[in-house]
Amino acid sequence: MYIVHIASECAPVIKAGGLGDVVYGLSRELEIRGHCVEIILPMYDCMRYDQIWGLHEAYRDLWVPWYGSTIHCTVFCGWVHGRLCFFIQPHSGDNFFNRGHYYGALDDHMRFAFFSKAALEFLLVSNKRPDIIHCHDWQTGLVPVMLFEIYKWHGMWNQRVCYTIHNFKHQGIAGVDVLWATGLNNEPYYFSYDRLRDNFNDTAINFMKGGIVYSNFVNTVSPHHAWEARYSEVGCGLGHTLEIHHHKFGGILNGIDYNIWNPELDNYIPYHYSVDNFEEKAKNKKALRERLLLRDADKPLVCYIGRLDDQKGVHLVHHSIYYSLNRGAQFVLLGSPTESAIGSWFWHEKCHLNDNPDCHLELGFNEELAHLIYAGADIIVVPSNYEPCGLTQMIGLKYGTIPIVRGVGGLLNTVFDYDYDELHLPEERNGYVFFQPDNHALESALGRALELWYTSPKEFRQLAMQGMAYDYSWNHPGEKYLGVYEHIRHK
Ligand SMILES: Nc1ncnc2c1ncn2[C@@H]1O[C@H](COP(=O)(O)OP(=O)(O)O[C@H]2O[C@H](CO)[C@@H](O)[C@H](O)[C@H]2O)[C@@H](O)[C@H]1O
Repeated sequence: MYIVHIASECAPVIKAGGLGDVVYGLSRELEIRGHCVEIILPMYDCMRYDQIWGLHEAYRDLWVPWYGSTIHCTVFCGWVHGRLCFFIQPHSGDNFFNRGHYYGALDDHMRFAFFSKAALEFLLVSNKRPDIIHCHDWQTGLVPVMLFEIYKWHGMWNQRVCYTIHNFKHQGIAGVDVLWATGLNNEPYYFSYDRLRDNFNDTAINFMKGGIVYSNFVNTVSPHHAWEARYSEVGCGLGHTLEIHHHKFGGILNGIDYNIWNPELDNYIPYHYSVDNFEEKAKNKKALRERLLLRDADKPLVCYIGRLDDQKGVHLVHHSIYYSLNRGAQFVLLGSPTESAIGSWFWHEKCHLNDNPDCHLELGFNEELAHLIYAGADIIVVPSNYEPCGLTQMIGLKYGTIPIVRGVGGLLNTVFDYDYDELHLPEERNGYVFFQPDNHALESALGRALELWYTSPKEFRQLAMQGMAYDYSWNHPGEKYLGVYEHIRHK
């Protein structure tokens, strides 16, 4: 099959969070299985150019229709760790992708509507006719709308779209001017409730809703979150739309790329290890302490890695720092704040804890340090308010770092409580789960993990190794996506 991903991220060249990991990891898996995969991305000024090999001009004069006129673009092409990627660079005063950041501009809806249009225009004029176009999140929600309303009539008859929602919180809410910009000129037709009109804001269109309505298959990234999105508030107002389109909606659990996230191969960690030489993990803990100037003592080390966003349960992340320190443990946080208020809060905490030899807060994005923390920590906390899938608990498991998670979304599908899980045998359990979003609940789970570390180190080690035995690679999810592609291809 010929598959084209259209996305706003692909790790490691463009990565703000888990979306980048998924686009890269799934593409690699599909290629290993013999399919032809290409990835279309925006050409951001701030992406990691050092991660692209053989970058060259692939299509010089791409003229993209925009507001009844056109914007001139150049398409570049290069390999990102073996994946063939096309980067769209517009030349216009809007400077859509020259902002020094990936997201967070006031005109994000215009930037990504343009990107979606340009990606389709590129496929059209370069005569690329993939069997499957796979789109991700709100940024590319308009791709299936424009494909089936415009590009289909220009010869793209046979393309089918799989649309993956990684986060319902950001949906791409915009004014109707986007319709005029993108050539979806029939406003009364598109601005109706069964197409793009937002379910709750009746003056706005919703990109993600468009993606759901028009795609041939829609999924989110775990079975439990697919259920939550339909039946609870985490669908963020799209539950009814999902209900209407339930026949083409499902949940497919993410994988992680064991070529990148693997303590046996990881180039960013000083000591490689597996279940066969698990004692080497302790050397990474020492290296992490040295790197962050933490005291070298006989203490458990708890970590958090992720965006610092309301989604991630920041109040519980904050509480887990102080709870761990009070219980005699060390704590390392690597977090990228997504809002200035959260950023200021954690900067304040960082200054406050600056001289504490048992704690280090690192604010910002640091891929290399993330690998060392996964390898060096004993416990990772993921106390999310909601979590479509969650990759950090799966990476933690692979590195023998026991996850403490809140029982929501994909966390519930991947972590099984050591003491209380009734669906798994004791030797199949791999972490600790709590349910209520409060300090007491977090303490009940983190407290049990720390207790095990202090009182039964052998059992703790055994639990960590049980986690390492899980297969959360792209093998199963890859098979599932291929099943979906085959299914929609013949419709
Ligand atoms: N400051 C930092 N420095 C270095 N690395 C950092 C970092 N912050 C995060 N990362 C890395 O980014 C990834 C984050 O994975 P998450 O599952 O938490 O994704 P996120 O919530 O962004 O994405 C959404 O999409 C993914 C993919 O579908 C879903 O798993 C998830 O539930 C959904 O919210 C991990 O690889 C992590 O190591």
